[in-house]
Amino acid sequence: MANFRDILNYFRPYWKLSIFSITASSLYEIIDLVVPYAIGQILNVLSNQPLDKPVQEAVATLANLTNYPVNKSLSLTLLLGLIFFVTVVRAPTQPWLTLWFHWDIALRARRDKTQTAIAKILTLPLEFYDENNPGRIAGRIARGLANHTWGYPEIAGQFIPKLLRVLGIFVFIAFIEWRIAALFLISFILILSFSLKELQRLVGCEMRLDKYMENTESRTSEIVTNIKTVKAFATEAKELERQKQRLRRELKVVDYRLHKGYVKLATLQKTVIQFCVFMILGLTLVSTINGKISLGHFVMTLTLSSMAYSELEPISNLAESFARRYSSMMRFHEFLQTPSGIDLDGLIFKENPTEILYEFTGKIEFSHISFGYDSNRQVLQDINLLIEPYQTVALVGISGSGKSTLVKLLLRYFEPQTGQILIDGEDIRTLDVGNYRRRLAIVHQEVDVFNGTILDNLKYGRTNATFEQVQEACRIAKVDEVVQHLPQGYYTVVGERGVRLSGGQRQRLGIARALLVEPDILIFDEATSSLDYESERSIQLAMGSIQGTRTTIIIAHRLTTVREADKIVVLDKGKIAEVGSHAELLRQEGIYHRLHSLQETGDIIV
Ligand SMILES: Nc1ncnc2c1ncn2[C@@H]1O[C@H](COP(=O)(O)OP(=O)(O)OP(=O)(O)O)[C@@H](O)[C@H]1O
Repeated sequence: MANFRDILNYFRPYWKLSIFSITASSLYEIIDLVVPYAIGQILNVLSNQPLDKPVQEAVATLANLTNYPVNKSLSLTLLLGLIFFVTVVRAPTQPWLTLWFHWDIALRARRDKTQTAIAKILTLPLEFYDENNPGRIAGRIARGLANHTWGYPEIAGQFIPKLLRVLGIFVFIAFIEWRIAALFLISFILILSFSLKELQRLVGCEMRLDKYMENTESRTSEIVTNIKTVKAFATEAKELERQKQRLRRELKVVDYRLHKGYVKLATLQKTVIQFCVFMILGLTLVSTINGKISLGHFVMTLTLSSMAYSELEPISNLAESFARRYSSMMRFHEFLQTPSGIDLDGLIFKENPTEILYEFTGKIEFSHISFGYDSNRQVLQDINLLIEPYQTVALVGISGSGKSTLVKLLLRYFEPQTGQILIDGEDIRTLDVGNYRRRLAIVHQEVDVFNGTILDNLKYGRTNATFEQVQEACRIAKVDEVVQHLPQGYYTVVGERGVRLSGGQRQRLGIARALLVEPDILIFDEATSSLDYESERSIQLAMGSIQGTRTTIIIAHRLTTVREADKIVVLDKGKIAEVGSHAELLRQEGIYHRLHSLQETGDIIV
């Protein structure tokens, strides 16, 4: 669970600079108090009342230094000089010693924490992405970072210095008349403690609002991702209505709970403040009439106390703004604290990330593997399977039988609950996950294409590959046939704004990309969508040329593609039901035979 300390830790790397800039800002705020003090003393000079002792001494010192007699002009010169110094001379230095550093810290922290968030995105386990969609994650990160960035200058540059300024005013007034200072202090503590209590309640509401906003954003992102389905089913009106309901719910929280809460708070603060200002006026007037304080002190006390009370409004506005930001900040830290599982940060902060540590022959042994995504339901049960080096093994079975899950365990996306997977006799859990995964390559059903050229996409896993190596991989995967029809060949831009590739072309690109990294084990998750005959045929040819060059695992949906496999493994309800070659399994007349017959008649795609 994230807490306030996480916000402090966010800015911890800059603590020295932070203390310096907060101190500078506070000093500037306190130095400002010299002005009403000097004006009070000027009033005393003009009305022939005695000056305060320290001012008298300063005037005497100035007279000594300049050989001028102590008189009204000298006193006024000194006091005006003081005002000039704390206003005009101070002005050009203040923004550089305060504003500059506050924003510098906020922006630097933003850069660093954006990096941390990206590193987190890269190292979170896949299951996190099963539960959270891109819109939700992006929204949470963006709002968290923005609120830290905007919140820091408010707190460091305004809230703390203003509080210290109020404290300075209290000290000033206490020197003049302790009764006024006591009233001032009591009213201040009352207002602040009431405001803080109310704000605490409002933070709870803000948290709820933040969750609602995340849900809306998440659905909007889903609509964008699944826009084809939305249009195909003509559910635009339904989606809009659902989002409207969410937005209405958000407004209800914002308007009726939050906004009302803030307005109530402001009303109370204003009333109490005005009452206190009036009380101080009365008390100061009585003290002046009784001769306890001079006319100058009367003006100064009134000016200072109205300065202090006028600071209360910005102080409570800043506290309110922090309360509004707090929940987004917390949700950002909760995201950063999500456990990374085995995909530790070490995976991305390697000194030499392309270094190849392992080379395998490709012998894989699944030994008594059992696994379930949640503890109540086993997806794989006691799997025992030996894959020899350079063998091509096909995993078949009806949808949901556990084929992809077995591969996910091999890739270490998940850990089996029991059993172990050995590669060349070594338990894969003992290997460095990044270096291990680099020796495997997978071609997914839906091949991801990044926005860039075909060449960039091909070299994604091995950026230093030569053009000849790329061409060789493309020849095997039959990508060369695709490329020669593209306007700029390998330099044609694909992805967001470029050429659209068909399902078959993407798969071939995926195979070439995988081959280019020269993996010891190649995994091919065959597309379930029906590819056109030519694409299917060229992928089969590509697979044929790879056979025997490395260990290959095919998650097969079309049984025509697995006839040539050295071994066919039939999974049924998470268990291995049959193992053998195409001919052997047909002879057994079991599940494989049945699936084969159904596919022959075109009734089923597994
Ligand atoms: N991330 C997940 N969280 C929870 N359950 C999951 C997850 N992924 C898969 N499953 C469940 O595990 C079971 C096996 O799924 P798996 O994807 O391994 O089957 P498959 O044989 O590869 O299916 P298909 O041929 O449709 O891809 C299914 O019942 C599925 O609902």
